Amino acid sequence: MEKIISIKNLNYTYPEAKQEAIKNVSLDIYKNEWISIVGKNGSGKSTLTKLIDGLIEASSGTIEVDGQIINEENIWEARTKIGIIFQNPDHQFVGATVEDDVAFGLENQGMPKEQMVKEVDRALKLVKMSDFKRRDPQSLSGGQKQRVAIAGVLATKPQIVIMDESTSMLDPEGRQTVLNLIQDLRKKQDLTIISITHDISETELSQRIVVLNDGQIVQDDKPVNIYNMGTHLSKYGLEEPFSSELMSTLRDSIKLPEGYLNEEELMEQLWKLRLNM
Ligand SMILES: Nc1ncnc2c1ncn2[C@@H]1O[C@H](COP(=O)(O)OP(=O)(O)OP(=O)(O)O)[C@@H](O)[C@H]1O
Repeated sequence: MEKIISIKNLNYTYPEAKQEAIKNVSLDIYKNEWISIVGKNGSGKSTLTKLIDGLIEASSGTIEVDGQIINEENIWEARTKIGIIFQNPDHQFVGATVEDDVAFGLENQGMPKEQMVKEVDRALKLVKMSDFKRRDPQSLSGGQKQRVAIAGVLATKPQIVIMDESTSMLDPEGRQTVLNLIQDLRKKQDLTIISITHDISETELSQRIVVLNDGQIVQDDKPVNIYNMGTHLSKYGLEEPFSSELMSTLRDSIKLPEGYLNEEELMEQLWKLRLNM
């Protein structure tokens, strides 16, 4: 597996703060991987994201993005490889129409108009929002707004997409649509996804979960192994997903497949068992 981000012995202390917000963090992230970074409030998730995106500079340690250690000279180039989708879709809109909005990042790059129109159409198609291109972004649902925000990010062709609590303000349906879309894009567009969340249920589609606590990495494992920590997750301010909890209870009396099933998959499995009874 090829590394896209390699973090070594990273430390960060905010000016005038007494404690380090990030303490000796080392982490490799691989191309085309979906990694979730979880932890309670204040555990250091946002600080780590800002360090990766070069918005703040590490006190010590290094961050390599796509083979280059980030420094003052190459930070802008590194940043073109990273797109961020934030929590509140309303704070991300700048255009009067959906297409203007998606074009914003490209305008900043000084892309010629003709090419820009093509790229905007391509990005809107990827998030299945082409029919909405002339609409006012404010008239859309939360999930649709996030899909437009994702299109804005995809238009600039990043290799890495950071989702910073990007689905926490969405209703369950909007959230699921956005997460499934991200999974689909990861596979088809060869993206690396880093999702930052304090909600463990948002991590189901990821391949690896890193738990941050007090600025340090305390766990780094496959979701099923993290979920199996059960009540021990509470010391990191996290809860086991409902279906994982239900599966451990059900395993005492019925045979379930190995690994983790989300609520929908578990329900399907239970129906199958019932039909075969
Ligand atoms: N601008 C700042 N100045 C000083 N200390 C800060 C600043 N921003 C964050 N911190 C501190 O750094 C630590 C890590 O905070 P950070 O915001 O990275 O955590 P988080 O996991 O993203 O939390 P949340 O889920 O609340 O966003 C906390 O102790 C926090 O109080």
